[in-house]
Amino acid sequence: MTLDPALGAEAALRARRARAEVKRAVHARERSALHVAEHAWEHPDSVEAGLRVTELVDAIPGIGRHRMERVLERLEISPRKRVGGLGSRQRTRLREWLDVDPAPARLIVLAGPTAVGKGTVAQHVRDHYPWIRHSVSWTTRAPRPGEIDGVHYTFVSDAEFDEGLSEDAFLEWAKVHNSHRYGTPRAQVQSVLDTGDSVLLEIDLQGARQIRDRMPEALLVFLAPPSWEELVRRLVGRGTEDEEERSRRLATAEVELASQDEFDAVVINRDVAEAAAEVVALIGR
Ligand SMILES: Nc1ncnc2c1ncn2[C@@H]1O[C@H](COP(=O)(O)OP(=O)(O)OP(=O)(O)O)[C@@H](O)[C@H]1O
Ligand SMILES: Nc1nc2c(ncn2[C@@H]2O[C@H](COP(=O)(O)O)[C@@H](O)[C@H]2O)c(=O)[nH]1
Repeated sequence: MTLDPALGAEAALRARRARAEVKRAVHARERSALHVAEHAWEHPDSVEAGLRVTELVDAIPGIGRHRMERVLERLEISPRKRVGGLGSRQRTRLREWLDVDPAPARLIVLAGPTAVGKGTVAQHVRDHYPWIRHSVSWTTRAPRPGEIDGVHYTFVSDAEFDEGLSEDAFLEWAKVHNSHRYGTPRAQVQSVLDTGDSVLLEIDLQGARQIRDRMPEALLVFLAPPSWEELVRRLVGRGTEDEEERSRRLATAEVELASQDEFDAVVINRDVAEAAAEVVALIGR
């Protein structure tokens, strides 16, 4: 007997629509992903069993693509697998993971005194934990050698920063070290959080306080130096500021070091990789 290809195509279309409906229901929280998985395992011929694991996990609200990939890697499940085709150990691991409410996307603030290593630690997070996204701040200061517009900062004029302020474009902003203005673009951060990925902001104490007041659910991390002497050594060793600017920054640093209690956690930056790992562990995803 030969199958009518038109009938085969119709059945495939019906199955795709049915799978799309299951994904919609999970995304709308009408069905839990765990319920869908259990149904798939009880009914091997069901629509649920035909869902790819990626489709199921991706449908969970706020999960984000990066996190989904990471979770499947940790559960040792190939992204090509269908829910109904998982082995018993994979089912157990997926069931256990789905049974725990997945952590929501978070806004993480990394603050601390000048030259403590915020930029260095943030760069290490960028290089080694790519699922954590970063915000590109606006600044009115001039680029340093090697800094790229749109990558390290969005470099703007005073007039452009004023325009941003008048449009309420900043989640927070501050005049740092009494010289230039810096601000976190609100729309950029919100759009990343909406995809389900966490965002790390590397900002000063004034900005951290604004975030704490406006978004109490944010995680505030204070990066501290191993000692005052080491902080001065790092600032001098970096060689990017003249003597006058260094004194100004160290005066701010004294005030900032006294603010550690306002933060959710303090991480001491002795070693860059260890400090970055500690920050990521605090995020918990
Ligand atoms: N754990 C560490 N051990 C030794 N040196 C470090 C460590 N972390 C950072 N540094 C060095 O300290 C200097 C200052 O680091 P960085 O520029 O990242 O500080 P920052 O906190 O971002 O400063 P600012 O707030 O002034 O922009 C750099 O030369 C960097 O290489
Ligand atoms: N409040 C904010 N502070 C910010 C922001 N982006 C950076 N910063 C902080 O400014 C100082 C100086 O930075 P530098 O690159 O000129 O050395 C440093 O402490 C940064 O953390 C921001 O958007 N808001």
